[in-house]
Amino acid sequence: MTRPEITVGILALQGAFLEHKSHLQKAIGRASPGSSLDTANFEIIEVRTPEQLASADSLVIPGGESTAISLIAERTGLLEPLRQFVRVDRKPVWGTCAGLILLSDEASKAKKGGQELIGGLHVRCQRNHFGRQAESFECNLPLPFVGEEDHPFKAVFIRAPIVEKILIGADATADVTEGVVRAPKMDCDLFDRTEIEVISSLPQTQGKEAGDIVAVRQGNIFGTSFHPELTPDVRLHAWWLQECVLSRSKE
Ligand SMILES: NC(=O)CC[C@H](N)C(=O)O
Repeated sequence: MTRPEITVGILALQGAFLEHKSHLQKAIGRASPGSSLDTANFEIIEVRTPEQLASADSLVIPGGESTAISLIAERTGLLEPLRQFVRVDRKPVWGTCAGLILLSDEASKAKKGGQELIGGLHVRCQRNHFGRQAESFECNLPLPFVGEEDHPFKAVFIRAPIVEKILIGADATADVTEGVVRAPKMDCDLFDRTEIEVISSLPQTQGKEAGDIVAVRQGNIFGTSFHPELTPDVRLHAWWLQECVLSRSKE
């Protein structure tokens, strides 16, 4: 019996898409024999066209430069299909760093006129929260759900955003703030009251204020401020495939 294939796409317009591809392949290759990750039949593809996106069951949007990714997506006719994929079809999506910015309904410190958002995550993220490239840092992030609690997850933050506001609630649209770019509203949003889970906040580290939200999940949309594909650790990729891609594809 051939197992059904699950196609995992990686948006490959700009940024760290090759690193995500290799992490997903390693996470699958290292799955314990007989586990659902091991026995599933995955295909990992790079996505550059609407046709490739249509063949994907789930998608990773990598870190890089969100303005560049959104510009290329617009020019290649991918922006609207991406909005459809995430917000209407609600297929599992994971955005890291620039990917998190693109998936947010609102972004502050964003380039007005130079930045289109895909939207879907009812949050406002703040771009470049920690400052410039030189202010990049690494820290041990508590992510107990990836297993091995005594083996902390090293998170790499490069000109990273944070989630500065959760937008579900009474004041979601009341607050019109300068310097904020918004994803266009879609009819499907009216019915969406899926809770946002805060998955991880920054611990006290290197003089940074503790508590900044750096990982969130809202239904099928998962977003992280950091770059899990830039360390050798593949646990978060394995978790995403297991919890967000495989469990959803069974529904
Ligand atoms: N490492 C990253 O993805 C950086 C994101 C970048 N600051 C942006 O706004 O797109």
